[in-house]
Amino acid sequence: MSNELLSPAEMSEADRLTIAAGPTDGIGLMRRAGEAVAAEVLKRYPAATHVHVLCGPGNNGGDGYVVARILAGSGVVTTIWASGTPRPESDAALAAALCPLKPRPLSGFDAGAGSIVVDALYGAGLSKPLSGDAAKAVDTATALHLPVVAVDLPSGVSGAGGEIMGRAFRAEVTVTFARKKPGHLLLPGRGQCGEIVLADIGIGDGIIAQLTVSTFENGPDLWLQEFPVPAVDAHKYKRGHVGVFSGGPSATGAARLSALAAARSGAGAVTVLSPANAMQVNAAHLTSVMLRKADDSVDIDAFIGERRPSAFVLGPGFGVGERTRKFALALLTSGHLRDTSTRIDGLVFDADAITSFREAPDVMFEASRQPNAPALVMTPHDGEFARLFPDIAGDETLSKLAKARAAAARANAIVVYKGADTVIAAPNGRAAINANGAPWLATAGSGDVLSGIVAGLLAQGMAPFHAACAAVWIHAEAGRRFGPGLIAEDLPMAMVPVLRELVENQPDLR
Ligand SMILES: NC(=O)C1=CN([C@@H]2O[C@H](COP(=O)(O)OP(=O)(O)OC[C@H]3O[C@@H](n4cnc5c(N)ncnc54)[C@H](OP(=O)(O)O)[C@@H]3O)[C@@H](O)[C@H]2O)[C@@H](O)CC1
Ligand SMILES: [K+]
Repeated sequence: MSNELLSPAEMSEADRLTIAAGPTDGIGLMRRAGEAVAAEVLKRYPAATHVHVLCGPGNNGGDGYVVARILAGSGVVTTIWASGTPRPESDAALAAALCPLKPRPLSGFDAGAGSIVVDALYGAGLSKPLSGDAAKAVDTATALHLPVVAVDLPSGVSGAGGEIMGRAFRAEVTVTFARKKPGHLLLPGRGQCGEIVLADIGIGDGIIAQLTVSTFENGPDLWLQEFPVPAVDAHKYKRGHVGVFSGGPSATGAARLSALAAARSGAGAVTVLSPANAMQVNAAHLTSVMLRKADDSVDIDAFIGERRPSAFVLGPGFGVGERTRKFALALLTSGHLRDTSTRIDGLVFDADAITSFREAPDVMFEASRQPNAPALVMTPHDGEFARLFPDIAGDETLSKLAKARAAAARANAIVVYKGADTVIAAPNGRAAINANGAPWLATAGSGDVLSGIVAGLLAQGMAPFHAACAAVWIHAEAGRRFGPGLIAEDLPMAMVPVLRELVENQPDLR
């Protein structure tokens, strides 16, 4: 698997383990890193008149000295602008000593038209906001519209969380090593990286396997093995049954979008659970999706007992308030009433089901912590996240990744923290960052569809973390491929070619 995302600490551990295992040493890794960057510069900018390599005092700068040596040796006009000097006897000092070019101080950095910048100021070791000469260099490169090739990360972008510290370069290409880092995928960092090139510098898969990595780039590699494909003798109820709660007569559309998405994602049966006064409106719009009255917890219990649903969606269009809390708690506590044959595999709480607990989130968290509670997946956007986890949301020291993890642990739920850089986190600390989205997905009802896909996959027996990851990826992929003009109604149909490819690529079916 190469979808692991390494924190700066994990990357430095990978570095250490590789050197300890031999035969590659520190300068060997640095040489390969510099060679990979120089190769990208030569390949992408063959007409560059002048390459300016900005070198910091650490190993990121060390990579820069290697790049400068190779470019100069290839006949490219190259200037090094250095900030500080490498620590004596460090790998960076050795790389600087092997480079025949005399560095100029970064304070004087200037460049003419047609120049390229290689940003090797700070990478994994960024420890404070960019200021002084480094900040001025960012401004100069930006003002002159110079193409920037970043080494490992654009300087100023945190590798751990994607935050911009003070200022950051906006690169056309970022060459990183061994594995991507969370900061390459989380916003705003992702927007500063340009195209990301992953270079092999000799840190083997075996080394990565020795780390206990818990952060991944979301994609089929993470969950395809588990993706549900109906057996030859599939019966509709063996493919799972999803219940979706509808709002009142003037708020039924969200539930139907969710229901349709659950059906398209492969659930064998889907029922919209409607208040009595909205039955007619729902009936007028449903065909293959079933309809049943659910006005209170007695109705819910009867439905569970008779129809054995395996997953529910609560929230889209449902309304905020006491009734929503009651329904949510009835679902969360339904487990102890039943034997295992009628156990619910999972619940998806979205929108109003989240907001309804803003005054007393602990009531929900407590219920989801009970031993018989069904697995819970929550899908908050920024506003909903802040309602349920105000202290976590307001903690400026935490990245989106850290916030999602903290929320998942507190709520004992899979938290799908939505946005252009959706993070999916599990209570055990596993997390995935999604990067295949597109702005077309920011449209009314899009989240209702996502909830339905999660429930559809849960109902088919997919483990909750993987169900949530797969749903986010499929939803994003469908939206990205559809492109301009997308509305939420299009998404269930737009999923079909994506699902087809997943099924055709399923390892067991090949
Ligand atoms: N690990 C690996 O496998 C491999 C890693 N490799 C490369 O090493 C890079 C990591 O190197 P690194 O750890 O030396 O950190 P790096 O980014 O050079 O910065 C540290 C220096 O900068 C300083 N400093 C930081 N922020 C600052 C600021 N805002 N303003 C001013 N100063 C600031 C900081 O100062 P301090 O925090 O100590 O005060 C320290 O002196 C990695 O990104 C990759 O390119 C490759 O060679 C191949 C193998
Ligand atoms: K850099």
